[in-house]
Amino acid sequence: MANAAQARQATNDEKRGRGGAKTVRLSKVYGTGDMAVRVLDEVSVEFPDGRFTAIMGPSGAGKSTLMHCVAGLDAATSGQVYVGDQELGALSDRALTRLRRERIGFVFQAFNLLPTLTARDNITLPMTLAGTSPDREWFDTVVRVLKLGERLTHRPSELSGGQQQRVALARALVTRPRIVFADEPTGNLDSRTGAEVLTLLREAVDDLGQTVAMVTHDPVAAARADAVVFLADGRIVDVMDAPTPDRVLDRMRGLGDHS
Ligand SMILES: Nc1ncnc2c1ncn2[C@@H]1O[C@H](COP(=O)(O)OP(=O)(O)OP(=O)(O)O)[C@@H](O)[C@H]1O
Repeated sequence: MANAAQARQATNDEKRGRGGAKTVRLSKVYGTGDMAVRVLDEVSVEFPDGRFTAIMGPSGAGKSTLMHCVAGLDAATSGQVYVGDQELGALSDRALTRLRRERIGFVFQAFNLLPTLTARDNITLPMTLAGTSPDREWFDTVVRVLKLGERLTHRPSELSGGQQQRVALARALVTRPRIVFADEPTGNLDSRTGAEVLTLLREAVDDLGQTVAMVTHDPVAAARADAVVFLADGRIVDVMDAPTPDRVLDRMRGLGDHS
């Protein structure tokens, strides 16, 4: 068993290169002078390779800001962000754009699919934009795992919400990113479809070796992750391994969140 797991990990490492992401004393300040707001305060956190990490915390804690900084969508005020072994602050704008396109996958609450494109063309869009084409075998694997084989010629309007979300996830996975960021991916979905999306993220980690970081308000969703990072007032206040919905809920209540 150990050997099979090691072999799978080795194959995944080879496919992706060692991945994951981390921050070192990352701070983010919006505004200047009297108007300055320190939204992230020396946050050091790791999103380990091949693991599923949830980010939780009260509204305004800085979850989205953290995710945007780690994904290279927003610049740090101080401190470092690493995706794999690449420090984002050391990159030119052009190199950062390339890293985002090739090394990072995004799943947003709104699926952000292009209505005029088929599912297949939506999935391969990041590669079309980069002027590359998907690895055929990997594309087929992602489509099989996400059960999209029958839907590839459909346009988004011809797909259910859950199917659209699966296309968005396939698009995030097809470039074999170092890390996939999901910002409340179940927020707009009914509970059955939401559960399906969480299962897909879990399978992406377990079966494809993907690294995933997900912001959520839902303790049940967070409990599907390997670990939960709790953020409050711009600081990491706890990291919980092997979370359960009850433990996550208790911890959130301890942070003054009664939602
Ligand atoms: N561009 C900005 N300019 C100024 N303040 C900002 C900006 N973006 C976010 N903030 C502030 O930073 C704080 C953290 O916001 P952020 O969206 O990261 O929190 P969050 O934990 O994701 O919250 P929620 O759970 O409500 O989505 C908030 O007080 C917000 O008002």
